[in-house]
Amino acid sequence: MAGNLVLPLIDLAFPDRASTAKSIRQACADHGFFYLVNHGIEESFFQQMFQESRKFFSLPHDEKMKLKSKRDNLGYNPLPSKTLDSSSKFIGGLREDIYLTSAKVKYSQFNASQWPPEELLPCSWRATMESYYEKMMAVGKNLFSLIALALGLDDLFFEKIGALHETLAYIRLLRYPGKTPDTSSGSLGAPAHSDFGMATLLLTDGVPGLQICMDKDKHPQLWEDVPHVNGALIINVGDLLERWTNCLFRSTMHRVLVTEQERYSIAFFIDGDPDCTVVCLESCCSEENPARFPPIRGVDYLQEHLTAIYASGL
Ligand SMILES: O=C(O)CCC(=O)C(=O)O
Ligand SMILES: [Fe+2]
Repeated sequence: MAGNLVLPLIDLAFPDRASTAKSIRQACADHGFFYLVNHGIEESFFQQMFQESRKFFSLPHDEKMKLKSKRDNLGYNPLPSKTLDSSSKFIGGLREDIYLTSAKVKYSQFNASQWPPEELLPCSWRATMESYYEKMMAVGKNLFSLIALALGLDDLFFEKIGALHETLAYIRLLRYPGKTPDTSSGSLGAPAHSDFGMATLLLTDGVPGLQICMDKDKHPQLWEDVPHVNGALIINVGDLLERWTNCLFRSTMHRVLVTEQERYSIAFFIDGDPDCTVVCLESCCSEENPARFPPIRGVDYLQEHLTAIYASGL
């Protein structure tokens, strides 16, 4: 079942930061999802990213498989093989993807990107990805300064405590091939999940498919389509930010349906600094509303989740 969803839209060009912060607080508490416009990234650069993404996914299967994600590094995750799952559903989703990160990320266990060799894609391909990484980090830092204000904190709070200092962030290029004659009913492009990091900045190509479920405990679950807004990034709160805020901000479950057409999207995950301890913010707990989660070191939390991603390509 899909309802009609109107998500909040946050305009970064609006000069009154206090009022923007207030709107972000409302959006994160109500939906955990919102659109971000006037974020400073040119539409032409987004189009270039989609072109580069197409180039990658158009490479021969064998070449992409040389970059396959392994137990200890990030990389390419192929489309599920038909023979692998003859039952009704592909566990990992009907899509292929590649995770990339910046060499600047500290700790070698977290920065192990596998770049396509230059004979296949020119060095400008990698440069475009690195430039996207830098631009998205800049948007992310601006966003987190507003999130800090939204939580009644100094706007540099997350920078000062080191949560964004040498933060771990990932680009994930995604391709959903769309319906094929042998797509099983019940298959999903991306299974229902919440993102485990602090926040995700998502770019989609306009082909529908993304849905959110505001109340995962309700039966039957209500899945609502997230309409496309040209030029906007879709921002969603991740589990770590939900944890910092003692569930004031919601890490909302979402999924992608198998689409009629081929669909491309690009997710940018901001996962926090491995050295930073995630502990309930003072402004989000009280005697009547005590902290729901114990403090956790970023490295322990991230290691657990990344190991699962490395191992299974989730
Ligand atoms: O492709 C999309 O629109 C969503 C992707 C997503 O949810 C994810 O990569 O975590
Ligand atoms: Fe997600």
